[in-house]
Amino acid sequence: MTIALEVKDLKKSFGGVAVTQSVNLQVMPGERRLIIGPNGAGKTTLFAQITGDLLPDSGQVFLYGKNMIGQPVHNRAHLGMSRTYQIITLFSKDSLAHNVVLSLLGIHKRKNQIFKGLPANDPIYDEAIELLDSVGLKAQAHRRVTEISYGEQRRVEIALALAQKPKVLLLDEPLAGLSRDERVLVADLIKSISKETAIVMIEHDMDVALAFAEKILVLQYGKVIVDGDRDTVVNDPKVQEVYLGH
Ligand SMILES: Nc1ncnc2c1ncn2[C@@H]1O[C@H](COP(=O)(O)OP(=O)(O)OP(=O)(O)O)[C@@H](O)[C@H]1O
Repeated sequence: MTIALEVKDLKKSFGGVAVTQSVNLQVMPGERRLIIGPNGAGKTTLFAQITGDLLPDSGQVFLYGKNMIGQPVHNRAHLGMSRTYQIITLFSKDSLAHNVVLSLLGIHKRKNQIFKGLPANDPIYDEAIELLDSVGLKAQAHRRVTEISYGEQRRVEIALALAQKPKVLLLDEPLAGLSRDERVLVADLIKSISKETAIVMIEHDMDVALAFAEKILVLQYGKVIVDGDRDTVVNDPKVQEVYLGH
């Protein structure tokens, strides 16, 4: 089977400090993969190199066998790689529907229309409303981002990522800053995403994260210290020592 996402020997340093040290990762189609590690372990930096937000010093990233190095972020999105950010990145003064439309247009043949304006009855709005419905926000579609809760904003972000029909979706701490109730809603939403999409998630909420993941990669100081199934990782003495504090 073709590997959905493959990272080979990825390396990155900032000012002489190695924050990604020969990282290898293989994610199969439809897989649910978790990345954990203490603060500063290099999780977000790894994501940024996978999506093209940051150039690695060396190493390779493949999406369904196609080399991504040298491909800008928007090309990677076109080829099927979407991400959400640790800090929410929505157009806050726009409506939810408009945010989703922009994301849809980003992968659309008509993407130049972002600059030309769209008629209010354009069918792309129906598509946006459908996507908002899939994250439970249809009723809020015409409200501004600033008028909805933080948890709802997280759900809009997931709708934006899904608008790109990704083969691989990278979620950077999707539950961070959410209340207990919101966490349940967003975790359920993530669980409901179709298996046509492989998901790689960075998450600190261990209860949710362990329930979600089939395989877990543990990073420390930019190095992979364990990569395996839930039991292997939870029972690994290195993980217990450095991450779980046992
Ligand atoms: N642009 C940058 N310039 C210099 N150092 C950076 C830069 N980005 C990240 N770092 C450093 O790289 C290391 C890894 O950071 P990163 O944000 O990837 O860790 P993380 O595992 O995602 O942490 P957290 O769980 O706190 O989000 C940290 O020491 C951070 O200070």
